[in-house]
Amino acid sequence: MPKTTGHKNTTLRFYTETIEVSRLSAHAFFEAGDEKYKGKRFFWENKEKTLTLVGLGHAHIISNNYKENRYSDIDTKWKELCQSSLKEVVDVSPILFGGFAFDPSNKISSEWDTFPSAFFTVATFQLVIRNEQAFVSIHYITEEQESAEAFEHLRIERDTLIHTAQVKELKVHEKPEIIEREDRLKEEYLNAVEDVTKRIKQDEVKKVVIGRSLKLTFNHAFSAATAIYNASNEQPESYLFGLEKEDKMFFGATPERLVKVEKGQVQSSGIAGSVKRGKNSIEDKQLGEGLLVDSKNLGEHKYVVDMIQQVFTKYCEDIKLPSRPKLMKIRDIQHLFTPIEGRLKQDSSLFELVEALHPTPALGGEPRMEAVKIIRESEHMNRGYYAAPIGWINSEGDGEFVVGIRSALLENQHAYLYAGGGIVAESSSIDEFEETRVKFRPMLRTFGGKMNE
Ligand SMILES: C=C(O[C@H]1C=CC=C(C(=O)O)[C@@H]1O)C(=O)O
Ligand SMILES: [Mg+2]
Repeated sequence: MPKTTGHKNTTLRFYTETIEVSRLSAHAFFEAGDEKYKGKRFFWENKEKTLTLVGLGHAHIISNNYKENRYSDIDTKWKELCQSSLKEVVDVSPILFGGFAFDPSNKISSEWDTFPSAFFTVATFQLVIRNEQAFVSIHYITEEQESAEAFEHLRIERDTLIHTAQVKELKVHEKPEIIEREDRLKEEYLNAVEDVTKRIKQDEVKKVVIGRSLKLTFNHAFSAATAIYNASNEQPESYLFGLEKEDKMFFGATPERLVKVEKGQVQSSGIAGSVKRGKNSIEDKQLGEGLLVDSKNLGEHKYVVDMIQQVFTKYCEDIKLPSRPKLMKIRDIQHLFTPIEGRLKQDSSLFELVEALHPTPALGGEPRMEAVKIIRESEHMNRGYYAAPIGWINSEGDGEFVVGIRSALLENQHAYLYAGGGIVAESSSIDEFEETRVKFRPMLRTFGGKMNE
């Protein structure tokens, strides 16, 4: 009888077995899944580089296409799956990883047609690297009474994946060449910014984030593992996420935490207001100091912080935040940044906070529903999972979600990149267009594109 832990609920039986392994590369483990688990993988690395998650294979999928209650549906089904709390000796919880569509009411057909309103998976083989320790778990979820043979087969597969990851070098894929670059809907973007600025001046709305998209075509398929590896090297100071579904992978290097819950501690980040990095340290300092006193960007930022603080008042206590933003300097851009923290109120949960926060005015606008409606009407695109919550939750209800910006949807030899910016009364369409060009850089670097086209 294998040493497994049965999380048993009325219909499904959730068997897990965890072993500690000597250090192995998360990128190599992700790539080890290329052959058998392509299209069924996830990748996560937090900003502090203290937690890395890789999932290979789908032991279970929890998804829905709801407009309402899409968060509580995922939460309820996850809790059902983790019903019993019997834990392994090494105490590594099963992880549910996935994301939400930015706007389930946006019905524009696009590259996102195969992604539902909410898509989460439990991996068959789950790697967790926490600080310096690495653990690999097998998850086997079945309605049948557990069969020892099935588990033995999974053990053998697990050991093969670990061996491949530990001894085979990362494949050096020949870097595909960008053969076409399309600025999609550029005119529609510029018109939308003009239109929104007008509506703001007519007091119809206070702020709206307007986005746009680039489409890259390569001379041959770009490997998902290479894309994540490149993004990790190009953007060391950001979160890294990757979520595969069939022949597509949504991935990115985002600076923006939506919400983290860990042992009752809740953290969020207000990030809005941007300026490019300087060409040298003197110019960089001047640009950053200018941002800290710029009324347009401070106004853009304040909508975000005020909204997050309002949500925290409902779900948290002991709320703490600084009285003014500081600078967050990352590779291509610098932002106004305000950390917000608190303690989770009794009976509140991570998914409730994700639902209440999404979209913050950094990704939607103010007031929220009016802004989302204007985005739906005037962007003429489907954001899919761009700018929406993506992240993980464990069986204790701890977890972390970021917003999927500085991101792309990779589909073999095509990549769809997304970038947007907060439009306020003082916005100019040319400046905002330039700001999106800077925000495309992390993904352009990842794909080896030229920065200044
Ligand atoms: C919507 C995006 O950025 C948001 C996050 C940080 C700064 C922003 C800004 O200054 O406009 C945006 O609110 C994006 O990167 O696509
Ligand atoms: Mg901005």
